Amino acid sequence: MTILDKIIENKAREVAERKALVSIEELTKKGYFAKTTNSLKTSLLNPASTGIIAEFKRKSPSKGIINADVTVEEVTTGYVQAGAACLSVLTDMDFFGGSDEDILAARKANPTIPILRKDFIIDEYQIFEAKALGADVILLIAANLTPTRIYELGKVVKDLGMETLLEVHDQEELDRSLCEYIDVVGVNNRNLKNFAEQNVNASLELAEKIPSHCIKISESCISQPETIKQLREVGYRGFLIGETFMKTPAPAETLKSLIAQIQ
Ligand SMILES: O=C(O)c1ccccc1NCC(=O)[C@H](O)[C@H](O)COP(=O)(O)O
Repeated sequence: MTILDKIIENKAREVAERKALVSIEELTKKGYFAKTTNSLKTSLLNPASTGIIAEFKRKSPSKGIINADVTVEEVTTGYVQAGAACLSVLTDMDFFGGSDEDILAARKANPTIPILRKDFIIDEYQIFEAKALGADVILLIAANLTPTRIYELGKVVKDLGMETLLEVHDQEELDRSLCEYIDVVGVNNRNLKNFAEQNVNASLELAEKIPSHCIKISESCISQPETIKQLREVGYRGFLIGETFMKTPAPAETLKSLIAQIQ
């Protein structure tokens, strides 16, 4: 069983428990459900955008504890001031130490920036939850979803006025998963089966294979300004980065310094 299989098995249990507590009908009346979407696409298409999707991540299966000493408010407001194009907030508790409260706090502190709910989406219910929590963008991971599920979940995202980031690792996942409901395509450089990769070869290899009308982002294992420049040259407009920032005592300062080196 891979770590992704374990996360998904756990997630199915978690979602069933959540559904039993709060109905979809109730979710539609909660929190930020009526908020209009802050578009990731618009943010990334702005020629002045840094393209950095800055992630708040306390721990991960590949690295264990990354940072337990910072608050979501201080980090995310710092990311926005430094020039992030979007925030990514982990809401998975068991494997990443995140929570619903994290995304609510990030939204309250940063009303206008797009926010990605970073979680393992397997059920429509989680998309309604994400909307109520103030998220704008939903991640759909091709490695654990069939093409039919990506289509169905993508339609719910669109119907709720949000945007879908499709995550792929290789051409096979890309070819079987693209559909009309995908707004942004992300190539994850991290091999979720063995965590072996610490480079962006997957993004470089797939760059030409992603249809030119799709906005492309590169995810994970990015730390150097030269890497971002290289990815930009092959057409990537967005760069999802967590650990590089979060492993430092002042994540927003680390983002600020990176941005200064890519402009
Ligand atoms: O980060 C992990 O260890 C991980 C393990 C299993 C599934 C997903 C995982 N990460 C989720 C992510 O997509 C990353 O947090 C994100 O792309 C940022 O990556 P990084 O900059 O390398 O922290």
